[in-house]
Amino acid sequence: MLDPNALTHLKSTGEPMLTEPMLKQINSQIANQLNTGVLVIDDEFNIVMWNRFLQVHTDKATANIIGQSIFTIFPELPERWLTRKLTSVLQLNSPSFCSWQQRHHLFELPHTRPITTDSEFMAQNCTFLPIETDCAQKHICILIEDVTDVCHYQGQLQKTLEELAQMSRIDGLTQIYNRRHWQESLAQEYAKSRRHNKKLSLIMLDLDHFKLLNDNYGHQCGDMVLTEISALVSSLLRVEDTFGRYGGEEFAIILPETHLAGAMELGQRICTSIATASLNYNGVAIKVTVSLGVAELSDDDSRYEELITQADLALYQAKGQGRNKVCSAAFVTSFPLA
Ligand SMILES: Nc1nc2c(ncn2[C@@H]2O[C@H](COP(=O)(O)OP(=O)(O)OP(=O)(O)O)[C@@H](O)[C@H]2O)c(=O)[nH]1
Repeated sequence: MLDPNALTHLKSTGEPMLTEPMLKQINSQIANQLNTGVLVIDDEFNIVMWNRFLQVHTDKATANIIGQSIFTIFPELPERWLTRKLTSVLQLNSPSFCSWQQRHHLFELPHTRPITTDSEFMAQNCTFLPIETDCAQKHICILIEDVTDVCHYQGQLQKTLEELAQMSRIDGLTQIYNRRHWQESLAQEYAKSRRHNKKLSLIMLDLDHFKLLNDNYGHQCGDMVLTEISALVSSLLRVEDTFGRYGGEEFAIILPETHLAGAMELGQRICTSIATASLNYNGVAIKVTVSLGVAELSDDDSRYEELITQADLALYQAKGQGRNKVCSAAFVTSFPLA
């Protein structure tokens, strides 16, 4: 420690305020109090000094590391990448930086946070500073900042944002896509199919006499049916297909790279699977059927909405023909007048 009396004496005699050894003492004390790793290496990447932070976190004795290559003491360092980085710091005589987002850590230092993190090592921001000294050799000071907390909370935030984004796409009852997301997907698939000249088909699906079911068994039973039917239809689709809840008891399926015959075949499979499914509500067997309208994008359609209209027309026809049926837009030209 500096003796305050010595300082007063120095002031009164007009001598320089602090001598070199005093400055060295101050610098060394500051470095050792820092909650940041300080590592100084020469231009051959041999360690010249480090601070207490690194001594504590590596559990190595200072005497054993001075004069050793940084790559010997820290064999985990990416040697080629770091050599290039350090060389450019020396050549350009300008600082460089490596954030935890680029590389979670350079030095394998255990973190000491009482939180669960994905890595057993401390997340780090590393700064590489060229150091001017009187001696001919150049030096680099590497500052290693512990950013484990930042990394952890950023990860949590990212996860929450992704969950929120997913929730905003999902229908709360049936857990399939909601109408907004489904329609956005259709707009994208429409653009893709036009660009790559690929087929695109659509199925609109509506539960038959659903009002009666609600009236007879109650809304909770209706909700259960919507959920079960959604799961059943999902199980019949390919991963590329997009299934969404279009309205109350109306659903819609986008079928990329699928022609009308293929979509009709799938529609028939869905219709039969639902009609033969055994649903059960509080011990009561529930029978449900659906009507389906199928349409394929034609060269004349200039907007994806026209495909919805075509599938809706076909669905209307399936309802008109007695329900529990699949109809194709190919044979429907317009809505019948009421
Ligand atoms: N339980 C439940 N019912 C719903 C939900 N959304 C819409 N509905 C009901 O679905 C019924 C739809 O009735 P309609 O449009 O007359 O159709 P429908 O009775 O199925 O008759 P068709 O379509 O002609 O076969 C209405 O009673 C709505 O209240 C929901 O989330 N849960």
